[in-house]
Parts: sequence; C-alpha cells; structure tokens
Amino acid sequence: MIHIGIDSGTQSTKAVALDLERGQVVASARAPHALIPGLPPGHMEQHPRNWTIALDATLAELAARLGPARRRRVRSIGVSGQQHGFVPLDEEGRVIRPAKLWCDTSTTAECALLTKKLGGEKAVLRKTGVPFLPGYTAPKILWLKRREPANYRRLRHVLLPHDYLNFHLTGTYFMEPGDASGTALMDIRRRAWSREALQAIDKNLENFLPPLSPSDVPAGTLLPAHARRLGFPENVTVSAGGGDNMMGAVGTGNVSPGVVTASLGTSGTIFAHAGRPVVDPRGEIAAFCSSDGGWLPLLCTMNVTTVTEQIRALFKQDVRALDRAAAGAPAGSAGLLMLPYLAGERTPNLPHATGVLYGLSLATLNPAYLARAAMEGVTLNLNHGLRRLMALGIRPREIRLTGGGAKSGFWRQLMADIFDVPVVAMKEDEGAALGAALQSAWCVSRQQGAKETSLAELTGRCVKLDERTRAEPDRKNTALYQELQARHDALSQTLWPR
Ligand SMILES: Nc1ncnc2c1ncn2[C@@H]1O[C@H](COP(=O)(O)OP(=O)(O)O)[C@@H](O)[C@H]1O
Ligand SMILES: O=C(CO)[C@@H](O)[C@H](O)COP(=O)(O)O
Repeated sequence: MIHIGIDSGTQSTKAVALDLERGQVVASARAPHALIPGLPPGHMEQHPRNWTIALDATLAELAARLGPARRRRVRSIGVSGQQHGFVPLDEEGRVIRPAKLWCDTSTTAECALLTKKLGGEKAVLRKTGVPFLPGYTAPKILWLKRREPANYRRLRHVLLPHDYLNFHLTGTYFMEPGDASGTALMDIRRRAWSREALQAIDKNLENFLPPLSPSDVPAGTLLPAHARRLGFPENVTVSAGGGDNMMGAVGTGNVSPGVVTASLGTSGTIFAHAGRPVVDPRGEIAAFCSSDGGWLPLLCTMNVTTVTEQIRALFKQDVRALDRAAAGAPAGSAGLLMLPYLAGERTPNLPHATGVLYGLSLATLNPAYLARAAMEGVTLNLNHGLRRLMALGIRPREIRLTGGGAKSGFWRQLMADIFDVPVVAMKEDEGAALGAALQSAWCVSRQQGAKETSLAELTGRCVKLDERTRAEPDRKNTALYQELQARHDALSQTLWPR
C-alpha cells in the first residue's frame, strides 16, 4: 500500500509517497508558498488559500510521479503543518482573513491580558501547562476580537493550518491533541480543552472549536472530487495529522522516550517524546502533547534558517557557498558573536528583541566571519534551550536532525560541537512529511483492528538514520563553545534583562 505524507511548512509544502511494504519513500514533490509582504513589523501572515493551492499542486505532482498502477494502491494521506497559525472561518467554512502565523509577535498585549485573567504566570502553568506566548493561537483569537471586531463577529470555526488542510481534503472540522496543545487553550495534562482558557477569550469559543479526537482517529475520507482528479481509489483515509514537530517526531523515530530530535526549518526546534506531561516551571520549554497519545516537551526558537538566508541574500551565495564561506573562519569567529533575534524571539521570550553583532573588527567584518557567526549564533541560541530541556530530565545520547538546515554538513558538525552531543541526519530529510505518512498508515491499521501494527513497529521499519552524516563533538571546539555560550547568554541577559 502507498501512504502519502504532506508537510505544509512556513516556506513550502512538501509531499512524500511511502511504499509501506518496501519501507521506502518512492516519490516526492514540493511547492513554495510565501508570506504576505509589506505588513507592519511583527505581523507575519499567510493566506490559507496559498496552502491549499500548494497542497493540490504537490498531490498532483506526486500522483503523476507514482503512475497509474501505484496511484491505485494509495490507501491514506496524513497532513503535517506549521503549528499555532490561526485560521478563522465563517459559518460556510470560508476564510475570514489571512492566518496569523507562529512567528507573528503582534499579540503581546493579548498575552498579558489572558495571563492576568487566569491569575498570573504560575496560575496559567498550573491550569493549562502552557504559558500564553505571542506565537501561540489563543492570543491571536483575542487579537481578532479586540482589533477586528467586524471579522470576529463572523467567526464560527477556529482551525490550525493542518486542520484547515484536512478540512480542504475531507470537508470535516476536526482537531487532535498534538497540534491543539500549541493553541494554549488546552489543559495539556488532561488532553482536553481548558474551559477557563477558552472563557478568558469568549464564553462562546467552545462552540467554534471541534471536539478533540484522539490522534489515531481519522479526520475523514478524501472527498470524491480530489480522488477523481488525482486518480486515487475511493475511500482514501485522511488521518488526524498533527503539527509539524509532532509529525517530525514520528518521522525521526521519536515515538518513545530516549530519542531527541532537532528540526532546522524556518524555526529551530528540539523535542523529546515523553510518557507523561513535562511542564517547565519557567515556561521556557513548551509542554506540548505528541500526535500519538504521549507528550512532546519542545524548545522553539524563531531564528534559524531565516538568519542564514538573510546572510546568503546579502552576499548572493547559494547554500554551498554559505557553508564554504563559514568554513573559512575559525571556530568562535574570533570573538564575533551574533544574537540572532532578527524576528524577535520565543525562547528566550523576547518578542520585541532585535539582533546584535558584537565584536566587529577589521578581521571579522567580512562574509566568512559573518556567515560563521550567524550559524554559531542560531545554534548557541538553540543550545540555550537544549540546556533547559536537559535540566528538566531529557538526556540526549544523540540528536536526530530533520528540516532544511540538516542538509548542511558544516552545520551538522557545528551542532555536534556546540550541543556537545553526536548528531545524525535521516535518510529521508522530510521528517515531518514521512511522519505524517506513517501516522496515516498507523491510523489505517488501527481501523483494521485485528491486524493492528504499532507506531514503533512502523517507524522501526521505515525510519532510517543516514550514518554517513553522523558528526561527533570535536573536543578541540567543545570547550571553546562552552565559553562562547556563557558570553552569548550574558550578552542577551544584559541587553534584555529578564
Ligand atoms: N544545504 C543546506 N544548507 C543550509 N541550509 C539549507 C540547506 N538546504 C536547505 N536549507 C535551508 O532550509 C530552509 C527550508 O527548510 P524547511 O525545513 O523546508 O522549512 P519550513 O518547513 O519552515 O518551510 C531553507 O530556507 C534553507 O535556508
Ligand atoms: O512554532 C513552532 C513550534 O512551536 C514552529 O516550529 C512551527 O511549527 C513552524 O515550523 P517550520 O515551518 O519552521 O518547520
């Protein structure tokens, strides 16, 4: 059977077709989608129509690549999507306005209001497990109510990006706990909506949210119009899907405690599967649920490949040239330190911070040192959060890498040196898309009951490490980077005390 996985990321939509019997991805496709340009600072939005256009295009390309015989063997589709985006729909399921995204920082006032209503930061963590941060969905809904009342009056359905794509494919309003835990509207310990968080926004909000279904329950069946257009059989199951990090966990075999994954997409995330909720008393590590019945403590930084892309654009380099340039500067960039908060930052919670280049000199103001300082800066920023994950009891023996940035060999070595943990990329680098395909295969097998296959068995069969990419910490550099980490953290704390 063929199982299809879609990952609707911030910059593009990726699709893979998994042949389960062979345990292999046999076709893939990709289509870009862009942010809405020209919005005021802090406002990051996309029109959900562009996601559905990209989804339809990647599915059509995948269908063409599969050919008629394999198209007839398509059994299920799973959808993964960028987390936290707010898709507001009216009574007829029409999009009311563009979606505010995970990287939108325009809702700090709404976060403060919601935190106060629930009784302060400690009370919020006690009641829901997840603080109100601008990236999350809850303050975006309150923002709409306060700033665009006419649009809010039309609101009848709240969906997340991947839920909206499920709606496009099946016509059903559906939500599952993994992605929903990123709304900050759930009590993540109970895997249920938090009435108090909902009512802090609107006493009717519960009516606008679908009930939460377990992640192994299908969202629905592919609509006949899509199936006909693509040449797929009738009754293709569309699984619950999940947030891209939840699906990235599945696609990197992170479905039981002990494995740690880092994703280097537009955002940077590091997460570990847990059999119980992991709530950070400081609120830095997000206490999310996974999309397979467990929990997924997660660190997210907003500035990863956006920063390296800016440097690339500045010097008109392709990704290889960027690596070559960075390799031309020594470890530590001779004291040139970058705080990479170009888009504000989520961890640490500094939505209005800006980036800093410290230590410019005649030796360091050139493309090589800037490239290396950028890669080091975003990785030190991630490492700050990795230390916090470790303080909460996560012990990484190795870190599995996924997302675009994981393709760079130079960056992989830098990560091993800064994290002081071996890192390894996956044979299939679209981890979230593969995870979505695997979740859909799992969902089908659960529907079949007697022939049920566990998710661990499925990932064991289909998720493979690419041992050629393994990087071990280089002892020459680890001590230097520990020192640099202390300087990075101190500079950040001095400029933005917290
Ligand atoms: N070889 C490479 N070296 C460094 N960065 C890369 C490489 N290939 C891709 N990338 C980065 O990965 C980014 C896309 O990552 P991806 O995980 O697809 O993002 P998203 O899911 O957020 O859309 C690109 O913008 C690019 O910066
Ligand atoms: O906000 C988060 C995690 O909490 C981000 O990880 C988004 O889920 C976007 O992911 P990418 O597009 O960078 O993959």
